[in-house]
Amino acid sequence: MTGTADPRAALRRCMRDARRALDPPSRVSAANAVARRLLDFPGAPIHGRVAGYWAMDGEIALHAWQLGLPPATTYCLPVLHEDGRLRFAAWRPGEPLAANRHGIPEPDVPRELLLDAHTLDAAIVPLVAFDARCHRLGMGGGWYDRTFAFRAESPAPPLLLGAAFELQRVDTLQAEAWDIPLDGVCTERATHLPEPTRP
Ligand SMILES: Nc1nc2c(c(=O)[nH]1)N(C=O)[C@@H](CNc1ccc(C(=O)N[C@@H](CCC(=O)O)C(=O)O)cc1)CN2
Ligand SMILES: Nc1ncnc2c1ncn2[C@@H]1O[C@H](COP(=O)(O)OP(=O)(O)OP(=O)(O)O)[C@@H](O)[C@H]1O
Repeated sequence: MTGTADPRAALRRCMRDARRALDPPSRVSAANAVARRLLDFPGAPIHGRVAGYWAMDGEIALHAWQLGLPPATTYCLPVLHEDGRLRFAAWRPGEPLAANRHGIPEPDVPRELLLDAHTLDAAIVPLVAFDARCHRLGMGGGWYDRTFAFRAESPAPPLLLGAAFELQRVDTLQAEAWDIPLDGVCTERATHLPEPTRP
């Protein structure tokens, strides 16, 4: 459902506005703190493939995390795919990019270099809001839920970690059947682990 009557749409608007309104110095120091927390997260891979995202719309930036990654990891970016599930592609600064339909840069690679989500060791997941159980509200396309639906029945890898500003936290998001909870959410203030559901 979309439109003003949808509480998820209202929360999306409100959080996207709040996130865009943050001043640049707070943004930079928050991004550095989040990078440290993501790198220190228990079980964070020291080799293998790790997916980030190209920050847009006030999202917390991942450059500091990318620069701090262990040398044996391969940094990847998401690529929209026609089956509705994200693929991923290795990317290093300077390599070619092409804007997707939302204007977000993606690695400009031949199809045969696109990687399935199952081959990742960890993914940093962008989000608009998150709650105490580490459920997330995203941009509304369902991309991350469809892509990592297999994590509903199987443990990490890939480890799924949210990156956000603390102001994006809410007590409880209305859970949807398809929501895949994150293994943790790092903000400038804390590393949030999922709280067990109360009866
Ligand atoms: N940085 C980043 N990359 C990402 C995501 C994300 O949330 N953040 N996605 C997470 O799923 C996927 C892309 N999904 C998206 C869904 C909607 C819109 C969006 O901006 N919609 C506009 C209106 C339409 C448009 O301009 O295309 C809007 O809502 O204002 C962007 C990305 C994959 N890559
Ligand atoms: N596993 C799935 N299988 C089929 N459809 C799904 C699945 N997950 C999500 N969807 C569809 O995606 C739509 C959008 O979901 P939702 O509003 O939770 O997106 P989101 O998590 O906010 O977006 P995004 O992950 O792109 O940032 C839902 O209406 C649902 O129909």
